[in-house]
Amino acid sequence: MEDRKVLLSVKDLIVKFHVRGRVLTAIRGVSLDIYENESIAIVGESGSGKSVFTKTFAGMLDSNGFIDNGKIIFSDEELSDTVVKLNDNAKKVIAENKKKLDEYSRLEFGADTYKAILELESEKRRRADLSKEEAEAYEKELLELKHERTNTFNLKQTYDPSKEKDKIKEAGKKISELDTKIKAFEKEHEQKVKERANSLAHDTAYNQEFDRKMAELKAKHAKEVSEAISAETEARNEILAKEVYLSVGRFGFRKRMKQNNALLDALKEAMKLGVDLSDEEQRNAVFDKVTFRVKYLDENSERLHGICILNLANIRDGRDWSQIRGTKIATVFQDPMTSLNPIITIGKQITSVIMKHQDCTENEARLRALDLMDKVGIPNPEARFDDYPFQYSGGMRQRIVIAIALSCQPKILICDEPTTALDVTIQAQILKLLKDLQKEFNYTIVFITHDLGVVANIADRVAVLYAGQIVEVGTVEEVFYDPRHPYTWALLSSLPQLAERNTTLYSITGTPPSLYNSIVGDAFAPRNPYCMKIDTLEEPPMFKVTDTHYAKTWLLHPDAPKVEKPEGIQNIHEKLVKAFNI
Ligand SMILES: Nc1ncnc2c1ncn2[C@@H]1O[C@H](COP(=O)(O)OP(=O)(O)OP(=O)(O)O)[C@@H](O)[C@H]1O
Repeated sequence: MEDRKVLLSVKDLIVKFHVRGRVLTAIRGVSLDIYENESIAIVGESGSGKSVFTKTFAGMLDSNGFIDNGKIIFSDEELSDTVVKLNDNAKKVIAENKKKLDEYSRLEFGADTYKAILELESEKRRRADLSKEEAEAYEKELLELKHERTNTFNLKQTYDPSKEKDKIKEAGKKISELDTKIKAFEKEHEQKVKERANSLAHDTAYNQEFDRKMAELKAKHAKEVSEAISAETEARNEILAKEVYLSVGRFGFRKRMKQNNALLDALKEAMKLGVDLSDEEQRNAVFDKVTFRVKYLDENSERLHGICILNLANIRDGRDWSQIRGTKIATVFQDPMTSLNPIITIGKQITSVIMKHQDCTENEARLRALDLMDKVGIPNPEARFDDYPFQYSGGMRQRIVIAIALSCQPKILICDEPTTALDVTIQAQILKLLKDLQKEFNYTIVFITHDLGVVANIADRVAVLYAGQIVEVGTVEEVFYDPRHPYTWALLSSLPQLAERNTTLYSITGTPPSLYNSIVGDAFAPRNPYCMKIDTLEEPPMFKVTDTHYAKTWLLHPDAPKVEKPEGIQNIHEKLVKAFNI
């Protein structure tokens, strides 16, 4: 597995949603490498974040969702290979970029002093203002009050005016009390802020000392940044200037120049702060603030050539998504009717997707569509081409959705519970189809399911998600035969296929934590029969079991007591072979 190419690398991903004035954290620091041509299953209970995780890299995050942190690097050669023409205008812009970068580079000599100036200023601001804790406590309490008001108001709307007058009156009274409380609370806060600022303005001794220190630092900085830069820095800037131009090359003239200047500003800021621009990671991060970095590779007299570091977490231009969503990363959802238009014929729906993304005539698209229909197992495609979705069975409709998803030859096919709505026999056929077509189309399957039974049939690897975090990841054999996380134990124990006859089926007690609050310790602790004190205090790291197997549980700490897995999943090898043939 390790020598396979990483196609998608997710690092420290945090995804949040705005929900009626509150923030829900659905993905909490997920890192995962997905390899070319593999089949990986993401499993977990409802609400664990399976769909949000995949939607984030498929460019389908709901509009109230946002990426709060993290990187999603997509290594697709076709998209990444970048060439821009080296005409007179390009040469002129690059030369100007280089000149500016050389000028900014002198700021690197004064970085430490500049940071000291910033620190001095922020210390003064801190004195004049409330502390971070005070400000956070205020925001939190205000939000709680506002939330209580909204809830009371919503509740009031549900009462029947003809029968529940008293309740309406009582709710109305509570709302006006809350309004008064909110106003008073805001006023008190305003007053406190004013007083803090006032007292600093009158602190003469402090202000004199501040001015003295600031003048000293500024003089030192001015001296430092007047030095001449080295030949090495000039050479680095030469490449940087070209990378800036390469990185903005895909935009039209106006946007290109705007982004070119924005990148120069970002680099200037980075130099001021002493960011090490020779370090690849740090250089990527600076470019990421504006646009994808295109790393310089080589050039000839006519063109510059580079490779784009595609960070999907950083897509700001909707047009960039259109080159990826549905084309490079396609999704098959649970209910085929949500993906198909009921009033357009099947043939038209496939050909329109082909024509949208590929340069071909209607006739060519028809031939390709028929071929795809044949490949996904539609008998007699010619005869079914002009049928409407309702004339197809559920399984056949899902085959059509797969055909549409494959029409652009995606690199990644996300299958979001694609067989849950189908009966068991059809389910097995669709899984087999997805596996068989993978050999021909060479895509990577990311399979979302809450059913570990399905995983055994489709995946090479499994990632177990719990409350927005990956708690265990490994090959199917590792996770099934040698599971290490108590949550995986619970999932396996509740598999009906492994249950002994005449025994009650195990079910996980309790519910996952609320994703609105921050979670202290191990998120699974309250439901974990093996919970230790440390689980309630500190979040466990990912412990390595083998090169391919990791689990996020304190039970893997060398000092942890040895515990026995639940009885039902001890020696499950034989049961698994019997149930799933793995
Ligand atoms: N648009 C949204 N706004 C607010 N919260 C959302 C939104 N989309 C998802 N969530 C929340 O994010 C969390 C993860 O949801 P997600 O759909 O990824 O779960 P899942 O593991 O796929 O579960 P299921 O199998 O039920 O779909 C849930 O708490 C869900 O309520």
